Amino acid sequence: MKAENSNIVLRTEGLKVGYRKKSGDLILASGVNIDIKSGELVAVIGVNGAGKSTLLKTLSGIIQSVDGQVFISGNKLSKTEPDKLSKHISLVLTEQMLSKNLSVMELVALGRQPYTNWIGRLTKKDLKKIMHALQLVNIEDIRDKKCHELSDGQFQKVLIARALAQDTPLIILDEPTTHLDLYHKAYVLKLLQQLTKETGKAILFASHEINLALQLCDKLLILKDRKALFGKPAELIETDAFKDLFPGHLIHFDKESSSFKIK
Ligand SMILES: Nc1ncnc2c1ncn2[C@@H]1O[C@H](COP(=O)(O)OP(=O)(O)OP(=O)(O)O)[C@@H](O)[C@H]1O
Repeated sequence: MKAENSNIVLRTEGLKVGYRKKSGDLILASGVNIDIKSGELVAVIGVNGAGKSTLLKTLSGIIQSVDGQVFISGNKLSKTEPDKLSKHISLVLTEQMLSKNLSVMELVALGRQPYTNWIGRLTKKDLKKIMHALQLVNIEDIRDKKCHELSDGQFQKVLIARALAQDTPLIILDEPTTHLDLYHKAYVLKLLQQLTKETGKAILFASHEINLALQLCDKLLILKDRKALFGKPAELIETDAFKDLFPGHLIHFDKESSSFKIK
């Protein structure tokens, strides 16, 4: 790999995302060509059903692409063993079945699974990583609480801490701000932005918070009309990428304020 590309943690080439079906393939996005570097915060946006979750699952190897390639830190995703992959990508999915009976500390410790031995014994290094993750998201004070005692906002921070404890170059989150109020939506996305800059990790997340993403992200991936538009917020605004994202009779994109407005 060329030296100038050595900090690319995720790259796709002609990726086609969707579901193969006997009755005919469902193609959600074609020609997805993206590259995400260390320290970048990137949001995937698009209307309900555009394929955001499907894309994230494809990028993390949960489902197969219909066509094209995904490269994780320069290695083909299709050729990467699951145990190696878990040292490159941490995933925070909305439908994850996690026991809320665990304490905060126990749940964050699950992030160390790719590194622990078969009985899951934590070493000093694991404990250090766990404590550091708790510190980074500022939840040391609730470390002994049970997860079912937490608010949605606190629980989201715990999931982010678990991903940080996994200590991978790339973190992928599906809708990390669902169920949060406006303050906590902004808080969590700002936290993700800070984490990319402090830790050098790349963070990719799907979100409906387009106005916030426009202010906080280094790059955006817009899924629209089965195509993928990728670039810096200013570039995408300049090329009118947001123009027809929603039916125009109700919402329009105001270029001057770089935000969506209700008509
Ligand atoms: N396992 C599956 N098999 C076939 N089709 C699926 C499957 N999962 C999702 N779909 C379809 O793929 C399309 C995109 O779904 P997806 O969940 O990726 O969209 P999304 O952009 O994340 O939506 P939302 O914003 O509502 O969460 C939808 O039409 C959905 O019905």
